[in-house]
Amino acid sequence: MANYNKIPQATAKRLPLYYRFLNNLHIQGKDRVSSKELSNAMKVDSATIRRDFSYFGALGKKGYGYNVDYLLGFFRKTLDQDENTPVVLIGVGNLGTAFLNYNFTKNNNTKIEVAFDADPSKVGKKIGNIHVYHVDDLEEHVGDIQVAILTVPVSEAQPMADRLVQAGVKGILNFTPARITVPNDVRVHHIDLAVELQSLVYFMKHYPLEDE
Ligand SMILES: NC(=O)c1ccc[n+]([C@@H]2O[C@H](COP(=O)([O-])OP(=O)(O)OC[C@H]3O[C@@H](n4cnc5c(N)ncnc54)[C@H](O)[C@@H]3O)[C@@H](O)[C@H]2O)c1
Repeated sequence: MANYNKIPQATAKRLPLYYRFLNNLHIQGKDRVSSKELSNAMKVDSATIRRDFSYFGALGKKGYGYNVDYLLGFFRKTLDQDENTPVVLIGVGNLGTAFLNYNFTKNNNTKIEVAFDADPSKVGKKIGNIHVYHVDDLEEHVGDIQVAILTVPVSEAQPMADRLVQAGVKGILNFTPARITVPNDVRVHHIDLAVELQSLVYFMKHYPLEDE
């Protein structure tokens, strides 16, 4: 099996996407897939897919394609799909409530285990079966959870990030527009929906896709 440490970051970033797509193929009962099919479905060019898959130790055969079960086994191991990763959510407003109801259970094992809000009218409630605690009690309930989703107002992003880091969190998925500062050993991924939308519109305008 390929050595995970050697996989370039750009390839590693596509792993969850590959995993989700191949899992769907598996559910449909497909046991093989070509790089062309993958490329069309995932909008990643087939040369990139072939190079990525060679890092995974998967060599496609001409006229056969890739073995779906082999790839799924590899992705499960590297993405720790066999292990549960508990997640904490801070800010049970519009966005946070939607995430609690969705809760990422469809294809993988990351799950929000506990949520916090500052609004007393939300505290004590269960949303999507997840208990909402007061943020004042964060340290008491966060336990050894290392991953956090931040869906608080922008002004609260940095103070909350500081507290999460203090409580032992090592990864933050930040949905607020704030650029938060954290120590070097903490990873932050920003998801800015406005930027994503602008970028989509820009690409539609300047790089129009053609029907094959
Ligand atoms: N709603 C969207 O579509 C959307 C899209 C992209 C980004 N965002 C960003 O995500 C964040 C949340 O957006 P929203 O629409 O859900 O806002 P919201 O106002 O509906 O929810 C924010 C929640 O955070 C709680 N809160 C405030 N201070 C807190 C604290 N210190 N600790 C814990 N909870 C606290 C509030 O009580 C509220 O329930 C914002 O920063 C927003 O800019 C929202």
